[in-house]
Amino acid sequence: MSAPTVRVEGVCVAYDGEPALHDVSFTVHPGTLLAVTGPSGAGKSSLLWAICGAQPLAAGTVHVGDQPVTGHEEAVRLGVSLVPQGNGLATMLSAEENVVVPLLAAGVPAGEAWEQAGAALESTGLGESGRHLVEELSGGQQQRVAVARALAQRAAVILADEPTSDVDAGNRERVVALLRAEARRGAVVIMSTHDPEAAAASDAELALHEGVMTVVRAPR
Ligand SMILES: Nc1ncnc2c1ncn2[C@@H]1O[C@H](COP(=O)(O)OP(=O)(O)OP(=O)(O)O)[C@@H](O)[C@H]1O
Repeated sequence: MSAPTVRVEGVCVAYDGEPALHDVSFTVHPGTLLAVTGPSGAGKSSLLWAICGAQPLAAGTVHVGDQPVTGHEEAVRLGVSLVPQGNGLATMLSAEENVVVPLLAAGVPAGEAWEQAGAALESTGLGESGRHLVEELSGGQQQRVAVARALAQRAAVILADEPTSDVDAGNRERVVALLRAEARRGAVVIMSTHDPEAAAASDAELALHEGVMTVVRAPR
């Protein structure tokens, strides 16, 4: 698979005129797991939402390959998948239904979609829990279902917003290893995190502080 490069150039985000991101620029090539770190309120979620076209920009541009991201639908069409903070799952559906629905919506044939969903849940250690309703799962298990949903989509660009905040130590390593594996298969993976170990396991690190970005380890 050949995923596109993600280019963020001069991105500013503001809420009611209050700046949350100031002139953020970086480029991430396929095959890279990039960590975005910084304290609570630093702008990490705002950056991921801006990249996936779900947050209007006050200034700047985001390109996936040579295509500008003009909105969320366009970002999805370009292969961008977001694992939102708080997981964004449908609690009244089972874990496997949550994973399979976006695949069916994307036109993957049913047999293949269920197979991909099962394999993705298995890889996150939730093979036994596929039939459980999401509301019956723990917060950490729900977070892993959200990761499985992104993995199953085999997205070109995966944006994971604090994907290990609720999971225990063993599963934290598993989730980071899975995201690394996605990068190794050629995806661009951008993960926001408070976890120094997850950041250390990444190929590159950018830090945000009050919306201003500094390069800790530059993406290659
Ligand atoms: N919908 C919103 N309306 C108004 N202000 C917002 C909104 N979303 C975020 N903000 C503000 O923008 C700033 C950055 O928030 P953001 O959620 O991007 O930070 P974060 O680094 O992801 O924080 P956390 O680690 O707590 O998730 C904060 O000051 C926050 O209060």
